[in-house]
Amino acid sequence: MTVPDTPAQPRFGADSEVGRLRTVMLHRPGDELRRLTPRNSDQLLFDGIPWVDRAQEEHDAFAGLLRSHGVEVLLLGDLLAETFDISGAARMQGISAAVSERQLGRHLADEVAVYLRGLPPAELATVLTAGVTFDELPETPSAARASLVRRMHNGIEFAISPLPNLLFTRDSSFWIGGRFAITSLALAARTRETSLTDLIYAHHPRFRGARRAYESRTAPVEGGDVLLLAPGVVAVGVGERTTPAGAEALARSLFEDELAHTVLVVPIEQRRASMHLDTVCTMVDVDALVMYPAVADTLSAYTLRSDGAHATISGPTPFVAAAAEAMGLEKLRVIDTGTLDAITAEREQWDDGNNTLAIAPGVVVAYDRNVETNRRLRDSGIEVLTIAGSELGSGRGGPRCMSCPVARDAL
Ligand SMILES: NC(=O)NCCC[C@H](N)C(=O)O
Repeated sequence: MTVPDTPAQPRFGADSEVGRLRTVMLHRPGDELRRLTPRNSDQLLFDGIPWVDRAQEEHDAFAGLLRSHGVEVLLLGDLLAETFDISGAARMQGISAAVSERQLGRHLADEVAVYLRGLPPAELATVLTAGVTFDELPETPSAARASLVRRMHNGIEFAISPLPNLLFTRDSSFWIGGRFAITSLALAARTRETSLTDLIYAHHPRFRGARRAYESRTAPVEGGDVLLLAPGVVAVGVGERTTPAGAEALARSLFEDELAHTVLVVPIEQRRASMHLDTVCTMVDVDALVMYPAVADTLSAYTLRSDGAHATISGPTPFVAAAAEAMGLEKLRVIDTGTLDAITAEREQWDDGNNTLAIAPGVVVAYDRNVETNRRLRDSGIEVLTIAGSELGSGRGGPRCMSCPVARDAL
């Protein structure tokens, strides 16, 4: 085992993608995945219907691997139930974010809120993640309280939508310096996720004293687009999810809080296969990244630098060179996956071959199915710890997407 098994330090924050991982937040997939059907999976951003028991086994193995390497694993579902247990304000916050008057109308919305307020904390956590169908709502006590909305909806439609993408804890929050940032998710299927991460950070005792960094309720920024290249240097992908306005707002906020001095804004193709920057590129060592070869020569970046009260903007220039310069490196190594044939490279990129989670410099977790990418990583001296992802991968996310590092050692 490369990473010594020493106890986690009780602290927060991260200044890189590769500093030794001490604490991570994962979400063990649950009943929300059982809501996926061929009718709704596109809208809920899954590319298939996962076998849920197997997905849970795969996730347990992922969490177990991290624990066996000395990483403290916090599970979002547990944190949520514990938060509801101790905080009435958190319960109200979670309920009001889930109950949509626009969808249910005032009459039924009030009724659903009353029902949710009566649930025990763990059950409330389950309902707010797995959603609830009209059929599952309790019977209304009298004809006088009957709801037209309820009658006119098909019983298997959702009165509260499920959140199957909670699995990808990377996207709804991230830590930078000693602070956490709540993101603003771009697509309707995911926007409510941040209401849950937000209330956990605000009310769970584990995060007492933790300070908030960037916060946006408007311009989209997703955590999968945010890469902490080195202390003070952040890359932000702009494409299907994070917008130019989101990237600029994040950069200016990080400058103001002195959490970064340089932000590289990286345009990525607006398509599902490259929905976030971390689908095409992740750090695997202090001076190395793995990148989808098809974009390696074309990825560029606008460089934003903090300049006192202002920011200077230059570029675009080639991303790897701009990143190396900002990181103060003579050379930023790109793992040589250029020797993969184009079809294998495309298949392995789709299956998150470039979406690795570093648990220490030069030690990464990757899906086992991406045999050729993993071989190139090993040939370059990177230790690759593999996990199965046949079911987890149907949501189109790999080990980095499925993890929110809460504490890493400083580089
Ligand atoms: N950082 C990531 O790339 N996260 C993967 C998110 C997958 C999810 N099904 C989505 O489409 O948003």
